Amino acid sequence: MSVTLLSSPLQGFTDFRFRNAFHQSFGGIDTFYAPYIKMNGKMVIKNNYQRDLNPEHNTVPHLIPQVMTNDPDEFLFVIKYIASLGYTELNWNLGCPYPMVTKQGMGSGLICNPMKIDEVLHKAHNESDITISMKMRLGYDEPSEILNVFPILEKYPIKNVAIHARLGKQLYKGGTDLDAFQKCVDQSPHKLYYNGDVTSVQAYRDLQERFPSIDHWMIGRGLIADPFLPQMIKNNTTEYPTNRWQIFKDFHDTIYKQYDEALSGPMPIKMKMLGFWEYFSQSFNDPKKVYKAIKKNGSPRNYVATVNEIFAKQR
Ligand SMILES: Cc1cc2nc3c(=O)[nH]c(=O)nc-3n(C[C@H](O)[C@H](O)[C@H](O)COP(=O)(O)O)c2cc1C
Repeated sequence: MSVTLLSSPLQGFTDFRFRNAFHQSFGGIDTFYAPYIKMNGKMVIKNNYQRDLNPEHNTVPHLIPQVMTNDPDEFLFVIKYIASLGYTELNWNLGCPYPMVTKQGMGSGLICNPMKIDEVLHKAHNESDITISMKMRLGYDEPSEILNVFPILEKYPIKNVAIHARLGKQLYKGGTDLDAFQKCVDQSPHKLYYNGDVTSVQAYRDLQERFPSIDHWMIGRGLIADPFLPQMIKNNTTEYPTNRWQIFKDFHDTIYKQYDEALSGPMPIKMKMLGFWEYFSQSFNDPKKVYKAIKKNGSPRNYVATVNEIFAKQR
């Protein structure tokens, strides 16, 4: 079976600079999702979202924008905006677990409200011809929540439903609920994509064996922690390329240079790269030691020297 791999969006990580460099250095991803657009009550698309979605900034073969809202007018506003840029699909985020989002009835806090979901989808389908796809958790409190949404989704030509097999209340803690995902497979007539903890080739193989009908897999954190993962899944191998560390370092240097140019002052670039190293460090022999070495760096010059040393030790 041919498999399609999708880069699951991570706000603060998988922007256009990351996506372009990732595609260039590692490949293996068929479709990238941009992190969500959130409007905060104003009909304005903020500059950083505009920059991220600008087709001139994006060199990946397939990019899908995402929105997080529970407001039919905002949803339509974003549809018109992304359509004006030439995009034909909008992904709807019903997965975000953070209380400041869910308490407003957005992200995974919207899954328990099928009527609101219906309202948004009704307006979007009535007033535009954009393709809509969903990204959901199983629910906020209970895995049965998503099952109550399926009959609503059936009313619309939803392209697919990507499911992160956790509850909103779990945040990112605890395991995925594969039995609940199986219930979704059994009960949804929609095309389902699997998402959650695909962190190794073996994890992927186990999931593929358990869910043989799934042929679209979304990878989020695993792809930052081990950027070779998608191409290794595609090539059905657990072998890394012989020049693994050179490729990884070139990728690191590419994004570091771009973020360093884009962010002003030493603190923002330090925090940006530290965020990446929380994941990157997992590819190295002693992740804690690697992360600590990066964290204790004061100046950009020290940072570069430490990174060079970390990679040199791997060769
Ligand atoms: C820091 C961070 C930011 C995220 N941002 C988004 C986002 O913008 N849109 C979205 O749909 N999911 C977002 N997610 C969720 C991931 O896309 C993904 O669904 C989740 O991490 C589970 O998949 P994984 O185990 O492969 O990482 C984010 C997750 C993290 C940890």
